[in-house]
Amino acid sequence: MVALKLNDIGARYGRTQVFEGVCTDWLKGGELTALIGPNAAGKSTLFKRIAGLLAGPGVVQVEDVREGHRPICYMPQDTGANAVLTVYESVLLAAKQGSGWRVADNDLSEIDRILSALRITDLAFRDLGALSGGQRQLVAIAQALVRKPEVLLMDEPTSALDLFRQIEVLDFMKRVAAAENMAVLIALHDLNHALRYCSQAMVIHAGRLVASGPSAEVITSDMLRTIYRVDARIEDCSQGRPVIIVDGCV
Ligand SMILES: Nc1ncnc2c1ncn2[C@@H]1O[C@H](COP(=O)(O)OP(=O)(O)OP(=O)(O)O)[C@@H](O)[C@H]1O
Repeated sequence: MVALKLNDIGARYGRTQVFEGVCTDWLKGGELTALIGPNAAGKSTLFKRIAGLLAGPGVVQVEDVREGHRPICYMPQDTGANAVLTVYESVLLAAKQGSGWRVADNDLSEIDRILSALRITDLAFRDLGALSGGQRQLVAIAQALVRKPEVLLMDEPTSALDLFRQIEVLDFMKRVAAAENMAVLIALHDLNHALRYCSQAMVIHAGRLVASGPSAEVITSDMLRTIYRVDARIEDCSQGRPVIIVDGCV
């Protein structure tokens, strides 16, 4: 099973240090890990550093990558599309990128399967540029999944989705991670989603990874107060799940 470990990694833009000294234990495939932190904390930058899109100190280790799979795929926050492609062409392009351009039957059936699982088959022959923000976000998820990554970094993948789609996508990603033994890191602002769908959470703040571990141990009223400057209680709902109830700003 794939495993990812961050060893003392850092990143900067020019002279501005975004974070440094980020270390983790082995993050295993099969589960969702939430990457949380306030605006501008460095979540996207950490993803770019892990994906190798930004250079910096430290080492990103990925072990046990299976043949035919990509080690790491980064799904950016901004899914704006300028390309003049249909949805189907864009997903096919993502599937074939870096692996030769011969298209086999199973490439096409895999695309059909993923579009159907995300319930966007009806968009297949629409132009990317003519989609809504939420539709583009669903296509970006399809483009990421068709690449068969072992480690998938999803930057706020549900930010443009309605509530039904948010839940559907996070449920789906949880099942995909378990079925494919994929390690999925998801940057999230909705901390109730992080509590509900992600078994692990990592908090980035003021240039450091300040906490990591089981979500229910990381997302506490203390953390919400000190990092998010919000007064909140975490209580079990009638179904026994922990839920954040916000009382106000600190
Ligand atoms: N290309 C860039 N050049 C210079 N500074 C950048 C660049 N991209 C991001 N930054 C800065 O790096 C810091 C971290 O940004 P980043 O996008 O990683 O934060 P984030 O946690 O993903 O934020 P948000 O929750 O608002 O999306 C911010 O101060 C931001 O202004």
